Amino acid sequence: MATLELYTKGAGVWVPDPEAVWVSATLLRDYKPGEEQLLLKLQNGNEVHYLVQSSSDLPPLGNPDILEGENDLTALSFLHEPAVLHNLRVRFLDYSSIYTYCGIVLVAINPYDQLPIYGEEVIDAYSGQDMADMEPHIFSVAEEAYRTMIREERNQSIIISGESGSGKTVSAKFTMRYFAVVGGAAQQTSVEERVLASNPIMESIGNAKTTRNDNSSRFGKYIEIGFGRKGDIIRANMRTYLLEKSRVVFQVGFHLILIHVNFNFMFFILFVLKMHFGKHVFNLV
Ligand SMILES: Nc1ncnc2c1ncn2[C@@H]1O[C@H](COP(=O)(O)OP(=O)(O)OP(=O)(O)O)[C@@H](O)[C@H]1O
Repeated sequence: MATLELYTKGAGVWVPDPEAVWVSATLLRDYKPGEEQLLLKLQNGNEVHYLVQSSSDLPPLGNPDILEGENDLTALSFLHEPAVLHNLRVRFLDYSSIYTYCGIVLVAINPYDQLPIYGEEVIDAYSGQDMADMEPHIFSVAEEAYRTMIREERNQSIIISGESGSGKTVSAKFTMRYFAVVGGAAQQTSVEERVLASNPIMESIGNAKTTRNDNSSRFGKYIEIGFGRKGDIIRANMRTYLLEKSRVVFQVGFHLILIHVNFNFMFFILFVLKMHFGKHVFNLV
């Protein structure tokens, strides 16, 4: 929580805006405890009086310019909703970066565009590197999990969550691809290829078009990937759960028939990739 002494002339703050959600503003004079308004200059040049009935009404403080576009949200001096949204926006628009760390969590923005950041040369660049030394990327999370599994001989799990259409399925596919490339495949047809090849079948049964995603998974997936002692992929197993049964219209034997309709339904889907190493069972979160 920011202290009152920081609300001095020239300090940056964020004020709620009905259209832009938050807009930045600058204090035109010092705030003294007990005062009932702040004099602000908005980014469009307008001067406004901002009502402050108590110190809890003070607007969130802006971060120093030097922290603009930080690749780890935990490095920000002030961490609140406008600071997070602004930083993600700056990284997306000015740095063309869809990924940002928040400690060990990776925040991803769906670019809805094919970006040239998933090639084998990028996988090679992330392979063997420390997460902290590399720009945020889904590959840095995969690498961290993979190395920790090898080093500590413990299962690792990666949890991918987000709202419908945010890119969870795509992220899970890139993660599996990373493991396949850095670990190598034990058989001629890689396990990754076979897991990915099973997707159209799973999706034909469990996916539907919604207002948020043309190909929305209406079920969760739990994918286990087994690794050999050399770190190569030797097996994979996929379990499904939380199928959206409201779409089932009738049942024939063991086949569930689903209707594919436009349906605006918020559904939280969780993908868990679990990695097994040798005989041991490991969890990668
Ligand atoms: N990293 C990415 N790069 C390019 N396009 C992406 C990326 N992530 C997602 N997309 C696009 O967004 C669409 C929706 O992504 P995806 O199906 O992974 O969402 P989801 O979170 O799994 O959604 P749901 O929960 O509805 O199944 C994809 O079909 C793809 O077009």
